[in-house]
Amino acid sequence: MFNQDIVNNFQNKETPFYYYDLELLKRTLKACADAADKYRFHVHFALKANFNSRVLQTVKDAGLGADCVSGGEVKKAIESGFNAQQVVFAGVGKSDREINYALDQDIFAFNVESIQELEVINELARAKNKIARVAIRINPNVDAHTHHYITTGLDENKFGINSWDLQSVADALKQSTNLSFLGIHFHVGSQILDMNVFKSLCVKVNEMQAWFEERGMPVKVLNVGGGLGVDYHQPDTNPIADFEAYFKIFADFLTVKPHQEVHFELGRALVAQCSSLISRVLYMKHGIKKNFAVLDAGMTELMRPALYQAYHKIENISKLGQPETMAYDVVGPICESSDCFGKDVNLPTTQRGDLIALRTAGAYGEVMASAYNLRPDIKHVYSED
Ligand SMILES: Cc1ncc(COP(=O)(O)O)c(C=O)c1O
Ligand SMILES: N[C@@H](CCCC[NH3+])C(=O)O
Repeated sequence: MFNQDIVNNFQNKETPFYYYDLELLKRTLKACADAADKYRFHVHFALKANFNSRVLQTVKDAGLGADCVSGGEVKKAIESGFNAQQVVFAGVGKSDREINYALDQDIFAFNVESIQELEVINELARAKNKIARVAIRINPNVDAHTHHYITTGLDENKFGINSWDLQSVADALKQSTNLSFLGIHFHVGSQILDMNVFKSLCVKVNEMQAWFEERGMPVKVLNVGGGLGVDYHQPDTNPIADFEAYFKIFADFLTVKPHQEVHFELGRALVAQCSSLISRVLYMKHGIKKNFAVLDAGMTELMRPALYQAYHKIENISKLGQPETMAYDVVGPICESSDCFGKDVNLPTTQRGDLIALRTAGAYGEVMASAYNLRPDIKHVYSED
């Protein structure tokens, strides 16, 4: 929520930059921890959503683990002070170098996505005379009812091992001298707001854990992934996701035995609302059909609208409290027509030099930035500074 003091503080800053409200981040982390602790659930933060150093520091200080999807993320997590015993590593294409690095760090678990990968981890662990802990990522064929680009748990998706291959996986695990089977891992997609999706996931997890246990393979960890969505339309009314309702679904529908731990990998729900991309209006272009507000930020700083037609609330924070008078297409400076943050966005009368906030940009914002058009590095402003 922007007020005049915050905006005044932005006046002499070079734009564009990501503004981080670290106080909101802390409140969000606390809300998540309070809700998860009730059921003794363990939450890992999905670094892919945001690996800004100050954000990671805050997340680490709140006691969360780290969910990584590359060797680079594993390294960043370890260097940021996350305990290796709380680091998990997923991804369909882990390279030998990445696996070796994670083995050297003695991370908690590899979330394995194919039989081929299982064999490679076993070999590399044997060469180091180590035992790698593995969880099997299963493709549960549960529809997340979200954008098809961020749906991950359907038979046609590349992620995880399909149920018909599980017998081969169980056989391979039994024959692998340097692997220790820890449990099962799932992740069905992102920006999920329909809690029934998680209910369907619980049913699958219960089926799958029974399958392994019937074959004499105890499942110690049930990792149900992440995916909880946030309110992109009303960031001020709903700044914190409904963690209570989310964890309650798993508490109600997941069968958890005394020897088991339940792990989560939340990204978006923890960090999306704590950041906005702040940019300045460079030019106002008035056409016959359209009025354009051309910003100094573009798809290179926030790619989600161009890539997924994602909605981010757009506010003219130089005109706080003023009535909306006109519809503008809010666009960036990049040489692509998809470099558009919103069409026909109602705003107060907007001028060159006005500050524009693109809200709910803390997840998959800064991390997906690119240098296309030789854009400068992303800058930051933190609420605590
Ligand atoms: C395996 C895995 N875990 C966790 C996440 C984090 O998802 P989200 O940011 O939706 O919570 C993702 C991304 O979708 C993922 O692919
Ligand atoms: N990058 C996506 C989410 C992908 C999640 C990663 N599996 C987004 O901006 O919504």
